[in-house]
Amino acid sequence: MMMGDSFGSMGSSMASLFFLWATIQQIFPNHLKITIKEFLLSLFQQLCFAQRVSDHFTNLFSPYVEINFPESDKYSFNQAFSAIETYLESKSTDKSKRLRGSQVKESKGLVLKRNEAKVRDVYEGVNVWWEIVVETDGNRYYKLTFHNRARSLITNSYVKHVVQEGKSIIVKNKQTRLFTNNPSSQWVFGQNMWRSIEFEHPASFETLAMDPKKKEEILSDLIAFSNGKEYYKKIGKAWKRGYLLYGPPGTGKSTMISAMANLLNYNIYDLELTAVKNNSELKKLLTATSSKSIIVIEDIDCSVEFTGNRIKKENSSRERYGKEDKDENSVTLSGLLNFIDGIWSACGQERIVVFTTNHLEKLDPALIRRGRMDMHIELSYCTYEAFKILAKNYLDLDGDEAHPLFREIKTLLEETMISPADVAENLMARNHQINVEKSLRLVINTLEEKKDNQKSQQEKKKQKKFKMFG
Ligand SMILES: Nc1ncnc2c1ncn2[C@@H]1O[C@H](COP(=O)(O)OP(=O)(O)OP(=O)(O)O)[C@@H](O)[C@H]1O
Repeated sequence: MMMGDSFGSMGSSMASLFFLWATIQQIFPNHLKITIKEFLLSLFQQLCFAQRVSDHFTNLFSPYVEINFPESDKYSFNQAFSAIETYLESKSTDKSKRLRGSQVKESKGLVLKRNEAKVRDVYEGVNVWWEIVVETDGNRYYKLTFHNRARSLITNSYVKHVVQEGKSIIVKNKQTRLFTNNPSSQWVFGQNMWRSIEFEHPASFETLAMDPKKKEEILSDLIAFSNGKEYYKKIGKAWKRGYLLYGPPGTGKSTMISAMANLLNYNIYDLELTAVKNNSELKKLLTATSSKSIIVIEDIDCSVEFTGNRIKKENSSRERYGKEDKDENSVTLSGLLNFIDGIWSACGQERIVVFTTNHLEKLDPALIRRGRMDMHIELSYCTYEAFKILAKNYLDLDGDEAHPLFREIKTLLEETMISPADVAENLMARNHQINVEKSLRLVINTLEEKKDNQKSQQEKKKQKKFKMFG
């Protein structure tokens, strides 16, 4: 019998005894009350003893074994509980009569889940029974019952299987969220630092237009990172990785971050540095982020603190206010570096840090040195390889020979600098009832226009030089 059941029946025996005692107090004279009280006490002790003996014998002779998985341990939430819950909910719903509908991801539609208190499961031909038990104080636990014969199979392998399955379903169904930081004036007792919305960006590595080899390299790096728990533990380093995305506007930096989040099912924390007053606020914000997340600082060059100009500014500011004063009123490079590879990086596991910039040359070398930003990824102007991916995305045209105009476009792309965003915009015109031919012609026109512009700019530069030396 379960502990909860024992307490239940013991509780009702006690309630009866108390009721009896209250009645006796009203009816019997004082001298008799003491004798009756002693009698009731000894009766109660015998009852408890009998209960324990009965429990013992039930357990001794029952061929069934029970394991309890409480929802929370003394101080923390028991993660096995939610994994078991998810696993049981996911078991085939065909035979279940009670179902619960819930929305997981917009794209994944409505999910029907089993919603029953007792569930039978079969593992390698062995029957097991799960039951959710709610105690009188509201605490819940899952009770797993199985035959003693299967004890080693269930304890060594089945339980592990259930928890692993449950966890992987949780990861798969996790709704990715996009967080943005609130200014500290809106924080309430360490809460409300971040606001979030559901992240529904459809970008994927498949639709990302870039050199396929480079794409493959990034993909395998990300996958190795997300599977790297043991590796990072072994080498004694915090489980984090930094990516620096650089390139001209419209080349896909933000799109790549979305593709990363969708690939790994990580949340995105879009850190707006202008809303952060100083290093201490930065530290609070970063320690409030969860693991399995991508922390993004876009256009990092736009903050003078992290550029080469920092040194100039630091000197003049030191002259005027003194260093401490400055640190209190701004986020400094050292504050950020502290987070990236200092003690704060160890506060959270499995995090990716991404910086984006349009001007790599402006950044302070300390910020982007290898080891801090592990991978420097250049997103460049549209190449022919990238164009083919866009043509497949937008026009369903696949391969070099997909359309006779491809050859012309290839030549123009080799001579012209155009962002994938500009090419995509022309191809998108197809959505507005323009046919494939016209859409490709739009690309060609834009490319020719760009080419002419570039030519005339080069001419102007040449003339300037000529005047200087002439
Ligand atoms: N490499 C790419 N692959 C697919 N689509 C792209 C790519 N680059 C740009 N795009 C398209 O152009 C739009 C703008 O691109 P995105 O915002 O990712 O560029 P960015 O490099 O972050 O620009 P910025 O530096 O101005 O922030 C995207 O919504 C996407 O549709």
